[in-house]
Amino acid sequence: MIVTRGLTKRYGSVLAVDGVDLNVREGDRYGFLGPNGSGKTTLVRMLLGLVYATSGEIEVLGSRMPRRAAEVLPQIGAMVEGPAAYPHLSGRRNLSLLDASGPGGSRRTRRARIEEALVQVGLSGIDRRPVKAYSLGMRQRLGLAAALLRKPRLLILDEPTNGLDPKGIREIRDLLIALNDNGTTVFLSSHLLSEVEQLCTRVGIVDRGRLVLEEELATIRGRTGLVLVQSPDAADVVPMLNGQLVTRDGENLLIRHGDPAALNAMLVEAGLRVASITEQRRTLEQVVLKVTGAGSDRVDAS
Ligand SMILES: Nc1ncnc2c1ncn2[C@@H]1O[C@H](COP(=O)(O)OP(=O)(O)OP(=O)(O)O)[C@@H](O)[C@H]1O
Repeated sequence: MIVTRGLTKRYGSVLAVDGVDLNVREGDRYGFLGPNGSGKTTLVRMLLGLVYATSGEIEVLGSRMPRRAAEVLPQIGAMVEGPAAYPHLSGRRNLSLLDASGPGGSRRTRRARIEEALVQVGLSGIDRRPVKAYSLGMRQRLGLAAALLRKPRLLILDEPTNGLDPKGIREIRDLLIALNDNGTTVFLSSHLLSEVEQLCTRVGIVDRGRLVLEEELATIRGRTGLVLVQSPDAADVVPMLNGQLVTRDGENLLIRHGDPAALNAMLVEAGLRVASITEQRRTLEQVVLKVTGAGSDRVDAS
């Protein structure tokens, strides 16, 4: 759906995007994750033909960008940082103008499509107030509605939950999952680990312009080989562990073991009570911290 090869963008001496090979597949919910200033917005803008690459290639929906922008852009829905709207016009009027300005949106179905998009993003009740009176979260929802107007095959969203409260973030996440279930590929950039971890199926991690990891989330969150057991009989459990105990904190035992079910069966068979048993998986945070350096917005004394 999105393929880049050696994609590079230089602003003077700043290498904003550095030789990125991205591969977003059909059906992915792809999280493009990186600290502030790591080049996410620049890359998203290049995908959409809003910024020209210094070098490298981009294919979106199988066509070269920006050369085939006229053919590609009507098939995708996009929202880049700070969605633009005419501030003195209402949300509906903005969507109507936007719809009228692009190809492919029939005038006959315009009103119905606008209403559907507004319902999807939770703005169906908006009145005639101008967009300048909207909260940041409402603007963000309006931007998303604009991206959804043409029922796109691919959604490209730059920090889509910026300015939303936790409930709003949850609503947008549920919406993106529902759209994806119906066949829309979702690519979003974010600096929020939790957002990506809860929404995405695949993750690309960018650090100082370079793609340092691209992987299925399920693989990233792989097993650690550790099992956390909580047992009121912890003292009696310890001698049974053949040195596999890593740490003990009261009733909580961290045990090196590859098979939690077998461990559980062994303890229960020995008459020891197991209050809970959990296989430890790597968190996305652990992986990100391992593959990225200090954020570029850090300013340390040298
Ligand atoms: N138009 C520009 N002119 C010069 N430098 C730029 C320009 N746009 C971005 N940069 C620089 O390129 C680097 C990457 O910026 P970019 O906005 O793409 O990062 P980002 O990951 O989207 O960050 P954020 O999450 O803060 O938006 C930064 O060092 C930034 O200062």
